[in-house]
Amino acid sequence: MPGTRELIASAALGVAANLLYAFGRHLPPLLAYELANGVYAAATGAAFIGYRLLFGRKPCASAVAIAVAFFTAGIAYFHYLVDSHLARSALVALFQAGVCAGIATTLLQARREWRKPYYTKLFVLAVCGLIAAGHLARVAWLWAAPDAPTSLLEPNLWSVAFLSAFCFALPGLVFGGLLLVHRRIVAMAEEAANRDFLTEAWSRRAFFETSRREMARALRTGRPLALMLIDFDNFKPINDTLGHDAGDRALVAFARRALSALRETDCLARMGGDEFAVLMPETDLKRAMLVATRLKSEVETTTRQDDFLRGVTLSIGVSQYTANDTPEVVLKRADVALYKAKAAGRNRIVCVPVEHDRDRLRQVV
Ligand SMILES: Nc1nc2c(ncn2[C@@H]2O[C@H](COP(=O)(O)OP(=O)(O)OP(=O)(O)O)[C@@H](O)[C@H]2O)c(=O)[nH]1
Repeated sequence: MPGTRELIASAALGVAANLLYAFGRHLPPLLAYELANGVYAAATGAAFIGYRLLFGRKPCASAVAIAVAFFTAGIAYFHYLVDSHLARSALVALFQAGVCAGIATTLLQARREWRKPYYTKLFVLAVCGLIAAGHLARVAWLWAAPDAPTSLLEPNLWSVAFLSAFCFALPGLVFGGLLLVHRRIVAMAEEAANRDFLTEAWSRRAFFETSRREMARALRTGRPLALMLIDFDNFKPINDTLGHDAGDRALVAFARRALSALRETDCLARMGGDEFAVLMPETDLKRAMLVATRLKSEVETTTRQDDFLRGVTLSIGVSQYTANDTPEVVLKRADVALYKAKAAGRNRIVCVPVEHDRDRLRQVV
């Protein structure tokens, strides 16, 4: 997953910087100040790059490297040339607030890509806000109390509060990023389980899930819901004469054409082999027959692009949901219609009227 490496690098750099801070009193000032601050700045910079990559944005790695170099040089300047603890703290605050603003902007720009639940993104935005506010508050405190202790390791309430907050800052950013990575991986796994890998139509599993949802909606709203079951005629000879690969391409071409011919709310699923189902919300039987006729003629009209569909004909069974049907019953009804289409010589559309042998079908499935 893009960005994961950078987020882990950010955590590792954060640990290194904290070790330098912790042992600062026993280290030469160059390591305790410049290196420690530079490494910590690189850590938050890496987190920023991680977030950019995670949301498919340009990583801006050179800009981050230049900013870290300038920041470290600034720390050295306010250490060796003009010794000002307040200026160093202000520089740290500006850098950290800038990085947090960058991460927050990246997240907000990618708002359209947000998937529910939103709590991970809100958590990251909150962490960014707290880090920026914490650093700026510390500068304000140093400004207001010039004789305040310069080291956060001094035992007083403010130092403990700031130190604790800063200790959670970077882990918070990295944790938020890894939560986002985790959600992406779960979403990808869901997508893989719900999509047919060859045609990218929905899978059989997703079809039943969608059917249950749509049937509950149809029952609640009283709106019609139709289903068609589509099967290629004599698909086996395509495989046998042109090869399995040509068969695969015909299936892919069919799914592409069907998806462009159907409404966005229709659910095209591959039920197995050369059989597809289309669930059509807010569609009655009459309208479903029209859709089936249009889809059939569009698929069977050869274009150069979809040469693999040359000579293909389809048999289609159409059925409709009636109150309290299960997906299995509606599917079985469409299957009966499809069987009739095949038995009548293929290359045709057959519908089974509503209320047709529902009780018998219930016993079958
Ligand atoms: N290329 C390819 N072929 C597949 C795939 N899945 C199933 N098939 C083949 O699809 C064919 C399905 O044949 P059937 O539906 O039983 O019969 P048919 O030849 O289409 O004849 P009718 O349906 O009776 O018109 C079989 O030969 C399967 O091997 C696939 O993913 N790719």
